Amino acid sequence: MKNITTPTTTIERLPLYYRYLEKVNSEGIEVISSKQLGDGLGIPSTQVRKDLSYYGEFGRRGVGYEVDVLMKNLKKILGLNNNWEIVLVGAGNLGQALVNYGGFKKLGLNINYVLDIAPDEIEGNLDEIEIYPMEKLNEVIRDNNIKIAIIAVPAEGAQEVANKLIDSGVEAIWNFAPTHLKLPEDIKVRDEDLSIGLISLSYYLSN
Ligand SMILES: NC(=O)c1ccc[n+]([C@@H]2O[C@H](COP(=O)([O-])OP(=O)(O)OC[C@H]3O[C@@H](n4cnc5c(N)ncnc54)[C@H](O)[C@@H]3O)[C@@H](O)[C@H]2O)c1
Repeated sequence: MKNITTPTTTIERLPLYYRYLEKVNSEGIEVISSKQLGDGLGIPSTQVRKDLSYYGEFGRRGVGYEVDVLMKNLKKILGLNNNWEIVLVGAGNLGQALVNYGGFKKLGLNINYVLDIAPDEIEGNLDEIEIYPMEKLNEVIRDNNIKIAIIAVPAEGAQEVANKLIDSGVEAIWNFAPTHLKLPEDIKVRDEDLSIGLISLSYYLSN
């Protein structure tokens, strides 16, 4: 697999390809061309071919890609075969929404462990999942060999939470707190800010 120099933009399109293939697969489509795949996602077919070529020769000229074969390969490339156990810190409004979203589990991304600074005060609909106090963080992460964590706590507490996660063995963080985390270089961090999308729409309507 020659993904060492794969551009980030390509890596970020892979989940889109995977999701679209899942959709066409469920519709019984067995073969798809790069044009059909690109058209479905608003991506030029040349880009689709280039993106996939970083990982091997999956298609046949003039025929296209076998949907199940490409899906299987992308699943492996994306690491979704790992069936990740994921920890979430901060069981408030956002945390609960993430835990309750069924789409992650279907992808093998299991948010099965939730921690909060005040587990007894949590109101909402996380009835079927235990909320651990922060004192259990190290134990939960080590016992379950957890490598991926989600931070959904207020910005003030996020850095400290991140430090504890890393000290316990976490290697990748999906951070929803609106703050820049200072972390070792080998830790993968993905900052998420939904407001950017909405603000950009406001910008376009205002200019
Ligand atoms: N990125 C986005 O698009 C987006 C969208 C919504 C919210 N947010 C951010 O996500 C975070 C959570 O938002 P919310 O609306 O769910 O807040 P919330 O107040 O409903 O929930 C926060 C939860 O974190 C817990 N908590 C606080 N400090 C903690 C700590 N140090 N350790 C462990 N748990 C702690 C609280 O007990 C609470 O249960 C905030 O930082 C918010 O700004 C981001």
